[in-house]
Order: sequence, then C-alpha cells, then structure tokens
Amino acid sequence: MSDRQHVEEIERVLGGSQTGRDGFVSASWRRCVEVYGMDPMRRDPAHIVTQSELRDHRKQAEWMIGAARSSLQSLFRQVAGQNYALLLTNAAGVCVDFFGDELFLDELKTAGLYLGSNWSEELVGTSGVGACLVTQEPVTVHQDDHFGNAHIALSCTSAPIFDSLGALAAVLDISLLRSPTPKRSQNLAMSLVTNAARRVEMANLMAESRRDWVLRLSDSPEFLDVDPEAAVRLDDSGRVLGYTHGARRLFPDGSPVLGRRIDEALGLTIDDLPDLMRDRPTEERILEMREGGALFGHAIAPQAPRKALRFDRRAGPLASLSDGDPAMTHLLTQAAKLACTSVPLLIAGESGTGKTKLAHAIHMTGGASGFLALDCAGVGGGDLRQACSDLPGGATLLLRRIEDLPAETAPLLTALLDGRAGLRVLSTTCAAPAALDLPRPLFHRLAGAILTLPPLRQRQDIGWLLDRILRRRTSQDMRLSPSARAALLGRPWPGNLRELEQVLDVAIALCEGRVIDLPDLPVPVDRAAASGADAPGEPLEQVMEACGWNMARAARRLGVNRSTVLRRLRAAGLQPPA
Ligand SMILES: Nc1ncnc2c1ncn2[C@@H]1O[C@H](COP(=O)(O)OP(=O)(O)OP(=O)(O)O)[C@@H](O)[C@H]1O
Repeated sequence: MSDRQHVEEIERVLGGSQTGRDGFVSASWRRCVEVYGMDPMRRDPAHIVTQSELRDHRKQAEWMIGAARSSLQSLFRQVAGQNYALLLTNAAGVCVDFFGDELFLDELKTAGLYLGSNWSEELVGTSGVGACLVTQEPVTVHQDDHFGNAHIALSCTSAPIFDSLGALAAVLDISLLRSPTPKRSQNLAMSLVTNAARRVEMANLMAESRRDWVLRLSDSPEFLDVDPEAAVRLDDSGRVLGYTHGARRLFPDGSPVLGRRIDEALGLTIDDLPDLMRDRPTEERILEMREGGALFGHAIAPQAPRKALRFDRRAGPLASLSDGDPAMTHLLTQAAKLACTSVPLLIAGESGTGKTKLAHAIHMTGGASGFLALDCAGVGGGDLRQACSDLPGGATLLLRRIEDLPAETAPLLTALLDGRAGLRVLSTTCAAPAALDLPRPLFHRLAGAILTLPPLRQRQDIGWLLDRILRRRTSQDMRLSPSARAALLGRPWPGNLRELEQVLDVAIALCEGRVIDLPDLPVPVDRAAASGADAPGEPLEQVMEACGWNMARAARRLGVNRSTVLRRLRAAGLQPPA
C-alpha cells in the first residue's frame, strides 16, 4: 500500500467506514486524529528520552527489569537469527530494556526499536506498545496498521505485563524492521510474547512471595510444576495478597481479586495447601473450581523469616555453621566460650544435625594440638587404650555416639579418662542426654556441659544453608529456581543436614543446566515424615516458637488443623510472647 492509499484509508475510517482493520487499530487511528491532533502525513523521527530521563525510568523499573531478564534472554534465544528486536517498556511506553542483533543496531535505533524510545500512543500514534498500553491486551500492529507513514515498515507484537496487584506495569514487545505482508505471519510471535509475559509475571510474584504461600495453577498436569499458567499469593487465612493476570479467571465476576478468599473460587482452604506440594503426584493435585471445571494446583510453602540475630563472625570456624538462626546463635555463642576451657562437652541432637562438625569446630576454636574421633559402637578396650596413649596432652578425643558404648567398656573408659586429665573430651549422642544409659561416674566425666543442636526443620537459616552447601559442592555457578528453593524450604528433613546435602548432590547430578528446578529434586524418602507431622512429643511451645507463633505453620508442622492448635494452646495456657 502506498503512503497516499494509507492516508486515504485513515480518512475513510474517520468517516465511519469499515475497512477490514482490527477494531482496536481503527479506534487508535481515531484517537490519533481526534484526541491527539496528529497528522498521518508527518514522518517524525523516533522519540528518544534523554540519558538522564532513561536512567530514571530504568531505576524505577529495576524490579521489573530483574524479573523479566531471564524470560527476555530465553525469548531472544528462541528467535535468534530472525531479526527480531525485543523491547521491555514501562507503563509510560519508554523502552527500559532491549535485546537486538548488533548487526542492525543503527537501523533499529533509527526506527525507535532501542533503549530510551518512547512508544506512548499520544506521542507516536498507533504502535504495538501504545495500543497494548491502551487496550491492556496482547496486540499485533503490523505494517500499515501503524498510524501515518513514519513506522509503516515495522511489525510489532506486544503483550502487557501486570504487577502482582493487578496494575499494568510493563509491555513486552517483539518487533521486526521488515516482515512478510500477511499479518498472520506474526501469530507465532504473538504466542511467544504472551507466554514470555506470563513467565515474567510469575517470576515477579515468586520473588515477592518468600514469606507467603503461593498456589500455582495449570490446566494440564504436565506444565504444572514447570510452566504454570497462573498463580496466587495467599496470606495465612487464605486471602489473595497478589496474583498473576491469568489468575483473574478464578474470580470471573470481574470484581477485585485482591483480598478475596481462595475458598470462594476453589474447593480448598489454606490448610489444604500442604497436600498440594510437589511430593504428591501431579495428577492427584486436582482442584474443583466453584464455577465448574477443575485445575491442577501446586502449592509452595513460605520461607522462614530471617532474624537479624547473628553469631559473632570473629568466632572463626563456629561462625560458619549457621546464619541468623536464634537457637544456633545461642548454642554457638556458648560453644565459643566453652571451646577455650577443658570442660568435657556432650553434643546432643538428632542424627545428621551436625554434631561431629560442631565438635571439629570446637576443637579448632580451642586450638587443641591433636584430634582423634572414635565411633563408640562396638569399641573395645584395646582401641580405647591405643587412642588414649596415641594422643598428645591437650589433644581432643571425640567419642561419637556415646550411647552405643558397650557396657563392659564403660569402666575402662572412666579409668582411662582419669589417667589422661589433659585430654579434651567431646562426645556426641543422638539420645536425649537425660535418657543416656551410662554409669553416673562416666556421664559426669563426659557431660560437663551439654550442647543440643536443633533439628533442621526447626532452623530458620535453611535458605542460607542451601546456598552455602550448593556453593561448596559445585564448581560452577549453580543456583536454585524459586520454586525448587520453596519446595526445599517446605520439606520436613527427617535426616537433617545429611539429608539436605544428599538431596542437593542428587539435584546437582540430575540438573542439566545451571538452575536446579523442581524436576531435579529427589522425592522425599520418608513420605510419612513429608506429610509435615512433627517428631512425636515435641512440646507445643517449642513448635510455636519455631513457627514464629504462626498458627497455620504450626498446624502444618503438627499435621493438624488450626482450630486444634488453638484448642491445644488454650488447654496449655500458652500465649504468644508480647
Ligand atoms: N553447619 C553445617 N553446614 C553445612 N553442612 C553441615 C553442617 N553441619 C553438618 N553438616 C554436614 O551434615 C552432615 C552430617 O553432619 P555430622 O556428621 O556432623 O552430623 P552428626 O549429627 O554427627 O550425625 P550422626 O549423629 O548421624 O553421626 C555432614 O556431611 C556435614 O558435613
């Protein structure tokens, strides 16, 4: 179509004729003339904001640029070699991030397909970004759909990106300098750009939701864990705190989504979310919709809040054992003070909580000269005598799993310790210290002070441990996807740190790239424990403290509902700390 024919068509549309254009294009042309007073004959150059304005726009859009980066990169890889340029604009239409072929950079800049160009409709007329901002729908503005003659060669396909509160925050645009004439040639671009926009919304919601439950939804079980269509972020009572645009379908009455209760839309409450975590087969995670139909659901548990409390970093090897967990901070502070004395220490804790590692760190902090670890199971008198004679004065003797010491060896050990007063004796046990079946004289020679390590499920620094272990066990720059991280944080870890290390080792081995995602994680070995039931007999107050007095979390941990927790709290006369 020639420039003159294009202008004549615009005149016909303004006169009320139907010319076969998409309705949103004709509406935009009318606004260009009637509202913005534009002249289709003018060929304005691209509208580029100044460098300092661009800096401000980018600064304000930093969070969105961060959330969108990996989606843009993978979209750009998908269209590599096809001369597409990708633009991320803010809600004002200014391009704040850009991917394009270096070969065509000058041409792209001239056409306005570059950082800093402003594509708002009132400035440049009908364009992909401009029309998307007005309609809040994905659009293709193809060649002479553009208003006037300035951008008539371009083909632009744009999709809106909404923030988690439902406001339009950005536009993702994929554009060509030159394209085939039929508009349908851009159908694939439309599908790519809408999927990428959905993933950006998902990444943004996940990044915001570390402290809350997230329910991810999909029509098909295959995509549920890897590429869900929608997600909602929920508070402890099951009200929507945030959502991706696709989740609006849960509340089809059109009223605001924020603050609505999830049980208004789906046949489930917040207490049912643990059943929708990844350790259940996807096909079983079906959710009935109140309006009819069903969806598949995947719940991601909140991460434990991080406490400001830190262990003093000057304390050397002990400081590397935890980061901000209050119980660990308390324990490590005591350990640092005791490390420099000769008091025998009994280190208690469930299997795999790091007792041996703590013993090593105490030994290193105390600066003792030699170190020998003995497993007590089946240890004979000869081994004990040998160990005690081999060690120099002032060395550390670690007796692992003292509960397994053969009864007949106990008197000899007592005598040997009496004869080697200079030895630093550390022991570990998986049993409760009070329940240890040791002769009293031996017990008092071993347990001058008792340090009890918390089980991993009670620790608030699991996220830090994940990163630390991952860093130590891979040479590459590997990381966890947000959903893999959330799934790991929600596990009950009956095998404690040993299990955590093994799960990461498996994930590292299975992961094909550098990002460990849900499919790379092994299913929890102990499904019974994975149901969230806590160790039997754990005092209610301890559970509440570990859960930050959050009723829903405590209920999940105990495997009961919240009203049961409330009833038990009342019966025990317990109240949250003021
Ligand atoms: N603070 C920590 N950070 C990272 N890894 C740790 C930490 N503490 C322990 N681990 C790792 O967890 C695993 C188990 O630790 P350790 O052997 O010290 O546990 P344990 O309580 O002595 O176990 P068990 O009672 O079963 O012998 C080890 O591989 C250790 O390296």
